[in-house]
Amino acid sequence: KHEMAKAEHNNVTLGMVRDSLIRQEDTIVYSLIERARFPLNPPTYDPSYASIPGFSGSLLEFFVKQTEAVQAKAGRYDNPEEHPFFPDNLPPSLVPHYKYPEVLHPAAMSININKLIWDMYFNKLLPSFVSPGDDENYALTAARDLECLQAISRRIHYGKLVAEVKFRDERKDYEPAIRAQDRFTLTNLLTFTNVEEAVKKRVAKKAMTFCQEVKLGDDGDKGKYKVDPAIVSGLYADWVIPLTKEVEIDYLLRRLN
Ligand SMILES: O=C(O)C(=O)C[C@]1(C(=O)O)C=C[C@@H](O)C=C1
Repeated sequence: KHEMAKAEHNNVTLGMVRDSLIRQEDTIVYSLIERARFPLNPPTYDPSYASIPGFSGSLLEFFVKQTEAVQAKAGRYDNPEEHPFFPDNLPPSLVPHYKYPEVLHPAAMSININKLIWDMYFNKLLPSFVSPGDDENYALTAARDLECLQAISRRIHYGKLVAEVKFRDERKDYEPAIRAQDRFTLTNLLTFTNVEEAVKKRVAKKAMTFCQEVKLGDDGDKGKYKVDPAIVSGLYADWVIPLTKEVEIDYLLRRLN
C-alpha cells in the first residue's frame, strides 16, 4: 500500500523516461563533437607528464578529481541522477539539501558502473573518434573528456529509473524473476528490440545532422562530418544500450531487498 502511494505520488511514466533519454542523445552527440575539436593529446593521460606537487596521476585524473570535489561541495551528487567517477573521499555538500523525490529503491545508491564507463571511453571510444596528434591544449582536453563521461554516465545510470518504472508497470511479471535472481528472464522482460533499433537509427541521424559542416551556398563538403555518425551509433549499439540494460538488471536484482 505504501509502495502504491509512492508510485502515484511520483507518477513517472515510461514515455517520460524515454523522452529524457532522447534529449540526452543530443547532449552526448554534442559533447563528442566538442571533444573532437582537439586531437588525442596523449600527455593529458600520461602520469609522468603532469608532475603536479602533492598529486600522483595524470592531468586528466587531477582535473576530474578536483572538479568532482567542487561539484560535490556544490551539491551535484545529492541528485540521484549524478554519479561521480571517483566516489571515494568526496567532500560533503556545503549547500542546503534539496529534497529530491524518492522515486528509486534505496539500493539504487549502491550502483555505480563508472569504472567500466571510464575504461570503455578511454580505451575504446576516444581513440576511435579523435585525430591522433598533440596541440598542447591539455586542460581543455581534460574538460571536454569529463563532459563526455558525465553525459554518457548520466544516460547509462538512467537505467535505474527506467527499471523502476517498468517494475511498477508490470510488477507481477518482474517479481518472480527477481526472487529467483534470474538475469535471463529479467533481460527478456526489459528488452524492447524495436525501441533499441529506433534509438540507434535516431542517434545516427542526429550525428549526421549535428556533425555536418553548415555552409551557405554550395554543398561542396557533403559527407564530411566532425564526428563519424557510424562511431556514434556504434557507441550506442556496443556500449550505451548494453550498459543501460546492465544497470537496469543490477537495479532490479536488488529491487525487493
Ligand atoms: O526504453 C527502454 O525501455 C529502455 O530500457 C532503454 C533501452 C536503451 O538503452 O535505449 C534499453 C533497453 C530496451 O531494450 C530499449 C531501450
